[in-house]
Amino acid sequence: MTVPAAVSVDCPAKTNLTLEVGRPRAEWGGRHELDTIYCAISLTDTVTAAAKPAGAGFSLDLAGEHLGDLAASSSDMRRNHAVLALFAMAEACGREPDVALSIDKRIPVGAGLAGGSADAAATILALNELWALDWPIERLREVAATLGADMPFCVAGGYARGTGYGEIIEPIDEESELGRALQADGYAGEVLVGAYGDQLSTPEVYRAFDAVGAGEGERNHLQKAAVSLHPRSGRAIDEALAAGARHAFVSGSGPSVVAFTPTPDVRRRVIAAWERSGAVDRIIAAEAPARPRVTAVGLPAGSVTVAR
Ligand SMILES: C[C@](O)(CO)[C@H](O)COP(=O)(O)OP(=O)(O)OC[C@H]1O[C@@H](n2ccc(N)nc2=O)[C@H](O)[C@@H]1O
Ligand SMILES: Nc1ncnc2c1ncn2[C@@H]1O[C@H](COP(=O)(O)OP(=O)(O)OP(=O)(O)O)[C@@H](O)[C@H]1O
Repeated sequence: MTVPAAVSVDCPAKTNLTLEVGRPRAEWGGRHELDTIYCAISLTDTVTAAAKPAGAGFSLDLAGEHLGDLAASSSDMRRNHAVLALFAMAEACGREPDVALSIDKRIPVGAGLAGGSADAAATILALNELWALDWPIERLREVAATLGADMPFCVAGGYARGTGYGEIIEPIDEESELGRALQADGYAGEVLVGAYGDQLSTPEVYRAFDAVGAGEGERNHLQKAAVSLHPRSGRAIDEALAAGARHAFVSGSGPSVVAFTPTPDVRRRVIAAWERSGAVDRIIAAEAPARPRVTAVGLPAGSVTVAR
């Protein structure tokens, strides 16, 4: 197997079509029991991993117009989720982390879109190729699960059910009965993401959930907590639904809002409503579902493989 000089991975953001939150578990470090349907959307970060000389150590370059708190000079590179994934993979396969990582960031930070988890999953997929490990998805998910609740899902994307604290993943094939039901229920095709300059801290939203509980009839049990901390998200949801969106909800722990728009006319109406009211700071168009895309660089053209 030819070893590529570098590997690039476009990794999708994550949203939750349902998010049932149970009680916190001490044995999980206080994380809550979850039963969720994850859906990856085609808003991606690109992570490129390139080999460095033995003993050179790792490096991280970060590019993007909306880096949130990652842009702060005080942001510790060693705590970046992509670097944590590099260290975890090096540990798991007994190699040194002599790798140059570069991240082209488009997923808003601290948005409820698992941007950090997507970068970690992309790094895991890239190293699987760069180091010619050829480990199966299940093995890659085991490494991801040691890093964060959302990461195992991000390794393969698509639709999946998550249980435990979110790390136990049962993929949902788009052709399966549940996959078809999700698509028939409008959870496929064009989505609009209402993004904000603000971030919400996931632990803070879970703490708020412990205080206020889930909203009546809301499929995302964290939505009421997220809206209590970031009211603009609630207005954006109401406006998207009034404009004809099939579904509109806070994405995960928020603050970003995801709206499924079934027709171009509804899409135009939601954009017009959000632009008129200023309920969101940025609008990003994407499609659902989506999967990571792995490209080995420095190999003959056409070496693209899609993670399954
Ligand atoms: C909100 C979701 O995005 C829904 O998919 C995830 O549950 C959050 O996943 P994540 O950001 O990867 O979460 P982690 O990095 O594992 O945990 C961050 C913090 O979120 C809270 N947390 C996370 C997951 C979970 N099932 N229960 C929790 O209470 C805990 O305070 C935890 O310390
Ligand atoms: N590569 C990364 N991309 C984004 N955030 C990162 C990254 N590495 C570390 N972080 C930190 O993780 C925190 C959460 O970022 P992230 O974008 O993953 O939040 P999120 O989308 O709300 O996550 P989730 O939906 O999983 O709760 C931020 O404060 C950020 O500083």
